[in-house]
Amino acid sequence: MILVVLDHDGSRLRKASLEALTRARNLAEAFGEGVAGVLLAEGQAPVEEARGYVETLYVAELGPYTAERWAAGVLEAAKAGAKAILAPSSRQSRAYLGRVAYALKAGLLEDTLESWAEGEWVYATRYAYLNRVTQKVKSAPPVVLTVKPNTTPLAEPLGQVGQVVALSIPPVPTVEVLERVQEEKKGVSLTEANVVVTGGRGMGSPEAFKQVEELAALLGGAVGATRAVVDAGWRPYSEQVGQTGKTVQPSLYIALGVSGAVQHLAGMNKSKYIVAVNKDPEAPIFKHADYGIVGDVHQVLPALIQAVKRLKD
Ligand SMILES: Cc1cc2nc3c(=O)[nH]c(=O)nc-3n(C[C@H](O)[C@H](O)[C@H](O)COP(=O)(O)OP(=O)(O)OC[C@H]3O[C@@H](n4cnc5c(N)ncnc54)[C@H](O)[C@@H]3O)c2cc1C
Repeated sequence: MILVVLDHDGSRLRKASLEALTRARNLAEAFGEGVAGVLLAEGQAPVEEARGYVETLYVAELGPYTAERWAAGVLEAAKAGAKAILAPSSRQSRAYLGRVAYALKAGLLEDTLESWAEGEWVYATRYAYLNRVTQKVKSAPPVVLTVKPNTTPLAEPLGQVGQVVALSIPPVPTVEVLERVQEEKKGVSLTEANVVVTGGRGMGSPEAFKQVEELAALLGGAVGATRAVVDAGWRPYSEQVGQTGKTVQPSLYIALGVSGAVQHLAGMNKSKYIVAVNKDPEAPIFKHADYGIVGDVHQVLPALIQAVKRLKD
């Protein structure tokens, strides 16, 4: 069996889960195995949607998240004999899958860009050494592997529904959650957004990002930033796009005052349409843009905002 941990928000599977499913199906085909899913739930979970993608769906109601509980849920589902366990890369999966790999004496391939089977081995590529090099690695099953979001095509439903198996997980008494204060969510998530509006150093100041936020909100998208901007403290790291930030794959990527360094391109060059605004006609970003505007972002951005407002009225 190839087991996929299906990440969700309580009502829908996250896009990254559909990427992990595609990777799982590729391994399952190579190894002649079936694909099972596991939903780890604090309450509601999208059982009906999830069973459309797998032959067997394990569901574990676990209460408030702790890495220990989530690891116990995955280990229970893996008892049927998992050759590989896949999950979307996230802070949470980083915390609980290390425990799973240790318990199973399995290889741990984290944040992989690609993965495939050759003979009895599972191969993957991933960034290493603070993302300065790309590594090709291999591990014999059992393997625990996480999938970097926006690296893989999304799986389609199977056209039939899988069997649902409810797991009962004994209490894990190590860590108890006493209180939880959740960060207020603003707009759509960067990795799932269909439109991303990114500001670079060319925006000139943190204040100028008000207009980046305005354009993103008008287009129903998310705000991105380059590393130069994050390092300057203008925007949070959670918005960084690129090799050491997030990988995004929206339909529309608008780059404002972004030079187009290779490390930035690594996180956004799979976007369907790239629009770049830069005052330097020689800026490398224009080589990758479908539409380019040579101009001062402080003049072009307000004009773009007005144009979108007019279209929406
Ligand atoms: C190991 C490593 C990992 C890295 N990871 C990342 C990463 O994940 N993400 C990332 O983004 N970078 C990353 N970098 C940094 C990367 O190399 C670049 O330094 C960075 O992307 C540059 O950001 P920028 O385009 O905002 O700034 P700059 O390169 O300074 O470009 C600013 C651009 O704005 C234009 N401009 C200036 N004023 C205006 C104006 N008024 N109107 C219009 N245009 C204007 C300029 O012509 C210029 O092209 C990494 C580097 C290393 C070494």
